[in-house]
Amino acid sequence: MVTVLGGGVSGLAAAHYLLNRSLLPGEKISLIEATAHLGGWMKSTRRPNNVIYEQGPRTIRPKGVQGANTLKLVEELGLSNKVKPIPYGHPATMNRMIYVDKKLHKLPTSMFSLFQKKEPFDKPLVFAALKFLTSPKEICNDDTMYNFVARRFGKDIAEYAISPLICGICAGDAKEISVKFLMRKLFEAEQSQSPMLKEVILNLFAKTPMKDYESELLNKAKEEKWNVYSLEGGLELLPRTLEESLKERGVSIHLNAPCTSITFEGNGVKVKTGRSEHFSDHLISALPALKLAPLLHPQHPDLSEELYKIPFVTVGVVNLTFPKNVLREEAFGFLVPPSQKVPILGIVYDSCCFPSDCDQTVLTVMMGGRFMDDHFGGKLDDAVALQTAVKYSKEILKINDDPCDHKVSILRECIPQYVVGHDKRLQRIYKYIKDRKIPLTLVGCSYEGVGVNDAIFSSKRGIDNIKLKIV
Ligand SMILES: Cc1cc2nc3c(=O)[nH]c(=O)nc-3n(C[C@H](O)[C@H](O)[C@H](O)COP(=O)(O)OP(=O)(O)OC[C@H]3O[C@@H](n4cnc5c(N)ncnc54)[C@H](O)[C@@H]3O)c2cc1C
Ligand SMILES: C=Cc1c2[nH]c(c1C)Cc1[nH]c(c(CCC(=O)O)c1C)Cc1[nH]c(c(C)c1CCC(=O)O)Cc1[nH]c(c(C)c1C=C)C2
Repeated sequence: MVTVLGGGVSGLAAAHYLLNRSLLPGEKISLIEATAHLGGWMKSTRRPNNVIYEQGPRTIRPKGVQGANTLKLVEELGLSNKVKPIPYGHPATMNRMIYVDKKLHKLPTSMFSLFQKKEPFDKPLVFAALKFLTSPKEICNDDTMYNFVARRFGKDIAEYAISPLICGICAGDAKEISVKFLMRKLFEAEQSQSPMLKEVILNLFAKTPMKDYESELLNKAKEEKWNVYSLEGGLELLPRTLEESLKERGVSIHLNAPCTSITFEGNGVKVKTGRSEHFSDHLISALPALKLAPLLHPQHPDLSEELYKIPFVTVGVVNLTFPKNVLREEAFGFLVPPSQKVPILGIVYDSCCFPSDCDQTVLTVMMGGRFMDDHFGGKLDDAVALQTAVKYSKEILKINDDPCDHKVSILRECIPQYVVGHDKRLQRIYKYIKDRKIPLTLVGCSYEGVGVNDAIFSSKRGIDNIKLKIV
């Protein structure tokens, strides 16, 4: 028997991979979810006029092993014809902007633009590349994204490119997030003894073997040069289809069943919810680290402490519809560097990414994250979020109309922050579990990547590494 804790996309994917490896028949897998809804943060709502609001993730990248793995899952679930790709060259892939000094600026997307001086940067960006290759190294175990980039590329790149990028991926502060979150290879090249240039070139051309992750859909994505994609009706179709498939294959799914205790006993594990008890040989936790921590505390306080130290932030998400086309420029959206002291993190132009039949403008405004206290004193409620979203979208995008529809979601503690020291913490966590032979596998977005691809890939790897004696 195996128990999977958490019915977000990583828990659902873990159960799918367990079945695929034929380790167990469906009847021997229990999936336990606290809420009435599977999919975790993946939530898509259809509004009047067929507008789709994404409350959580909206696009997935097909790139890399993780991207290929998700495409393979999408194909296995029979969803290939539901994919809505955005190819390279589409305005939503070319135009990513930042809001600085009360103006929107396009981030460079072509080689040519690297040689031009563009506001708000004080030199053409090619100078940053030269600085990168010639700056002296600083030996350390880890560093913040901001320090590393300021040191090797220049302060304005750290301020206007990296700080907003970190907001646009984890709603975090580049002055706290580990350089290994996005630039592990560059950082390791800096720290190694060999000359920087050689290391960088070797790293750029190093390819991860893709043999196990090939699919027709991956070939199509390559041929058609997809940059990102969604699914018809929104990304929630992925967890919905996983749910149906798992039910068909016999997995017992327990909804409204928050896990209240975990006890490892003998060679197995006992999981209690308010209503039931589940005994199994192995436990897969697809819970956010902060939710798993208290459950492990009674038996494993040190492990629990390490898990608690992975911080999470809350994000306010406001979906807005304006009755006509009110955008002056097509783009993916824009991000706001924290230095601008504007109380939003950024706005996604959903109706540019995925146009609908009617001439409406759909936007998603995000706010809070690591900067929640600075702007909202920790008191962001629906009314404040809506008011902030309407005020700043109208002001920045120079919109005169009022929105004709909206939805507000305050996503409490939704994104983990991989702060300096995160990778050492992970090593200690994995070692603790391995040394004590605890029948526990950790999957989900708390550990080795915060995106949908990473969450699903963590489940694939976690299940590949389980050695179950029982069938
Ligand atoms: C605003 C926002 C925008 C995002 N945008 C993107 C994007 O564009 N692209 C992208 O790739 N990624 C994006 N992400 C990240 C993506 O949403 C996550 O990577 C992914 O949803 C994580 O899934 P998960 O299963 O690991 O965790 P979760 O979705 O957090 O699932 C965990 C599950 O565990 C359940 N649970 C909690 N406690 C218990 C308990 N005690 N007992 C039982 N069950 C419990 C929860 O109810 C939940 O269903 C975004 C995230 C947010 C918040
Ligand atoms: C402003 C807040 C946020 C926006 N999106 C997210 C937050 C917190 C969350 C998020 N966005 C992406 C990922 C996945 C990363 C991955 O590993 O694939 C997550 C967790 C995708 C993404 N969105 C933007 C970028 C640059 C990326 C990275 C990958 C890619 O190139 O697609 C840009 C962006 N995000 C937001 C806005 C307003 C924005 C604007 C340009 C919202």
